[in-house]
Amino acid sequence: MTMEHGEDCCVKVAVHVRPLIGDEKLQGCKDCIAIVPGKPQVQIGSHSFTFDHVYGSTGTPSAAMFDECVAPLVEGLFQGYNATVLAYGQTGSGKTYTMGTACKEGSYIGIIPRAMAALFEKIEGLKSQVEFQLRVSFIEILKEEVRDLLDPATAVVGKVENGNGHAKMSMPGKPPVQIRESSNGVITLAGLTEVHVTTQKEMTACLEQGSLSRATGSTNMNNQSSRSHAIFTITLEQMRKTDPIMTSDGMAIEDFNEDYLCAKLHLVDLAGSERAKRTGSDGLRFKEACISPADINAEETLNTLKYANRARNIQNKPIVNRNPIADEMKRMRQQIEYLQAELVSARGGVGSDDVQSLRERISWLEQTNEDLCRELYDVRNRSQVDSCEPEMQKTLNGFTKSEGLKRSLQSTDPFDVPMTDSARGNTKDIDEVAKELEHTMLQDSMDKELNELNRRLEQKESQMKMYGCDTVALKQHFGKKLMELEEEKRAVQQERDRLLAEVESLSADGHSHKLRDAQLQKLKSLEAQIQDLKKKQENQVQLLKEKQKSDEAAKKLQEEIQFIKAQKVQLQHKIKQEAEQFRQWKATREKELLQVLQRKTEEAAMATKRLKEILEARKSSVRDNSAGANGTSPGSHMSEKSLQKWLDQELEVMLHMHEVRNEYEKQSQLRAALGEELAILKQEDIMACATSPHRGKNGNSRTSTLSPNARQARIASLESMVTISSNILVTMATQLSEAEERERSFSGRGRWNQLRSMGEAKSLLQYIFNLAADARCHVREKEIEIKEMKEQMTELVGILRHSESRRREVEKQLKQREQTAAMATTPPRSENGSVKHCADDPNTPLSPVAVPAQKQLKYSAGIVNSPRKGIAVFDKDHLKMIPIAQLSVGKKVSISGQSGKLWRWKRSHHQWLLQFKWKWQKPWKLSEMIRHSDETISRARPRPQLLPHKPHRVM
Ligand SMILES: Nc1ncnc2c1ncn2[C@@H]1O[C@H](COP(=O)(O)OP(=O)(O)OP(=O)(O)O)[C@@H](O)[C@H]1O
Repeated sequence: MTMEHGEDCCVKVAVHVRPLIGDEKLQGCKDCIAIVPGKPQVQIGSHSFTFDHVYGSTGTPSAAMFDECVAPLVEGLFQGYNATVLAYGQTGSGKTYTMGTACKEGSYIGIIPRAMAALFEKIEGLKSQVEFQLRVSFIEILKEEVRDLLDPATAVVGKVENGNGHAKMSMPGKPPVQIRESSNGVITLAGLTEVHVTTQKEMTACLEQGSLSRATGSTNMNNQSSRSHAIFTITLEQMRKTDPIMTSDGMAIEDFNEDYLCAKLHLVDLAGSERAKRTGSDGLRFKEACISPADINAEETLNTLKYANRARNIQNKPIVNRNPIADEMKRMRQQIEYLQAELVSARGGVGSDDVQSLRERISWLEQTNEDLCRELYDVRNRSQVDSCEPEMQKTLNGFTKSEGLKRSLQSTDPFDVPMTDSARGNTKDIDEVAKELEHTMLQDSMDKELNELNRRLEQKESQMKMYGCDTVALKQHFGKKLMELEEEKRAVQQERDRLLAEVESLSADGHSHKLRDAQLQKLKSLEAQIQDLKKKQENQVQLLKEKQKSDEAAKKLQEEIQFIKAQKVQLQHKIKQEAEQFRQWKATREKELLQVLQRKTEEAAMATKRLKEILEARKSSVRDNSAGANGTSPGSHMSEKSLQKWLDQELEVMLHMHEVRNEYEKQSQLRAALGEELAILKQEDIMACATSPHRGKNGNSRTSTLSPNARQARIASLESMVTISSNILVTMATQLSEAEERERSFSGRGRWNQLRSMGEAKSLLQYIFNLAADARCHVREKEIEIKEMKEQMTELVGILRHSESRRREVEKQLKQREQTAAMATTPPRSENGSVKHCADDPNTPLSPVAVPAQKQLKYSAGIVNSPRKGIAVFDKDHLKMIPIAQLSVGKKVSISGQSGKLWRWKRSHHQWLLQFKWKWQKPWKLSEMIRHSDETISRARPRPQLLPHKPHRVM
């Protein structure tokens, strides 16, 4: 950028839109910046801004930024023009990245390193004609202090980071750099280190050294956030040799042939603009406004763009920085030249007196010049004091000023647990927690059951193996064996019968006698053989019987195995069914949750619309007023009523702003939670695709509660929610920014321009006083209400605790009684002879028949929603506890209308309620608990002013 001396020029503004970065992508952020093709125009929501340049995103590539914006400034240095490049934007928007302040070896080459390269390249080309001197300084402005980042002491000691990310230097003897203002308004930094450099390498080393000493910390948006403003200043001094001036006697005047220029390039990397809202940094030459394209940063981005847009209107008057002495020298040099010319012409006809006086004047000028040269020499050799230019001074003033007021309209409702928490799972609804717990427990117990079945099956099957041989073959074998034995027996018996017949036919002579004996002997052995065979046969029959028995046992075992297998199949089916039901339930819940989120978004949209409408209405009413004032009745006074109406409307704007600000905060959280869940689901999806889901021993996947289809569906609905949320965030940011802009225009006394007389002011003041008094009284009432409710809550918690311990006690007693009853042969008789068991007595607290079975646990607005007598609610108007049953229908309706708050209360106490849910599973216990609580409440808070008691059936 070349500037002519004295010519006014505006601050040039370039916008650098960085791409979405890792974290933002993870959160599913959307790009909410649009760039008009071919134009340096940025659009966000309904706003459109035009700058000098727009880089990144779909604008000109970032690589061109240096060439177009900064290279001309470097060029200007050689002509003696100072320049400042300033990176402005919210934390994490890319200021440090763009400037290259935290320059590291091999990192993206930012503006500073590029400026250095360009500078040295130019010096290289000129060094034969010009003498250059280069100095650099690097300061950091942290809060109100200026720290010297190139101070050798600093470099040695290093930085100590404290808890909130701010670094403090431990330099015992070294005071921080002092900011001084000279009488002519020039700011100087006393004691600042300026390092003389001769090469690019030396300059880069200075940048690196200073960057290391810079205070950084982490913010939500940036892990390595610069917590301070950093200013890297390059001072370029040039000494040009000009043609020597010759004296009248032909001698060259040495000191008159030098032209001295000194220029500075300030490269500023500001801390996040959300901490330095008003830098007052006018008088700048160049400004880079870094912005994040992410929808979650829409509001800051919009503010940055607005601020940058205003900066374009700042006018500068660039001047060439010659040393004043050098300037004077130049002026004198011109004068000498002029005088010499005069002299020459005088010699041709001017009188000797004139010549003499001119000679005197020349010698006087020469003398003065000599003195000035000496002074210049001294000044040049003073190296430790740095002077900053007026433009720099303004910047510094702006930076060191304390931050402006933060958003004053933020409020927190202690009861208002944001919906997003539920999305994060921090404060899930009690039913959801209970249901999930139930599901987990059920699945675990079924798993255990299945494992037990598996174990039994294994056992039975190994038993079965023992019967494992072929029973039919065995049977055949036994049958065959038996037949063989029978056959053998029959043959032996036939042999025996034949022998018997032979024995009987033999005569009784001596020879026959011998034969008969032999036959008889043989017969005997045959008999023994027959007996033996019979025994064997019996054994075989016995074995066969045993075999039949074992066959029966095996059959039974087989049946058992079949039964276990059937049970296992059934259980697996049940597990699957339960898991499926749970998935469906969860999907429904998620859908409901999405609907709630959608409703929240719609609410936010409504609030924004209201704000928009009221802002527009205010705009047109201002126009009407001014038209009225300029029209028929100039200066006409507003009536008291219309003034009050005007004030009410102004307050209404504030209220809507407050509402939108609240909704904006909630929506941002919601958006973050949605993004977070989306990221998790996407991650799960990737993992599920990469590896088959982990299946348990029983074939059930436990890695995720969502089936792939359900996950896909949820991802799709989350994505659409993110888009909706993203759009509404941008719209809200737009409206908020507009409303804040309007507020800014009213800062100071602007708002009260409507008032024309003291009378009007007084009347309005009275009205304001009344409003303030009413508001205070209301606040006091609310405080009392809160106090009373807190007391009631403490009391109820006490009652519940007491009931709880009593329940345990009664359960214990019941157990003991059951044991005694089981041991006794006959049940104990009462005096009138009837059998009386405590559990059958409807008057005993634990009787299962005392309460009808339909008494199920239900939650609704309030502690317990039973329509029973004595269930107390808080009467909002009178701050009393009144039994629900005693309220009129209208009252009941109005109480149910308060469900929101109590619901939130319930949510915030879900852990506590959860315990009770499990204990309330048995209806009679619930009934007992309710009755006990009711009695205690009525005992604890006797209220004569309660509504007339109506008789109630105890349920
Ligand atoms: N043009 C870009 N391209 C890619 N990544 C970028 C770009 N600009 C910034 N980033 C990345 O964004 C993150 C934040 O950038 P940077 O530290 O420069 O922000 P900053 O505005 O200086 O923040 P702070 O005010 O908190 O110091 C860094 O991780 C950085 O690498």
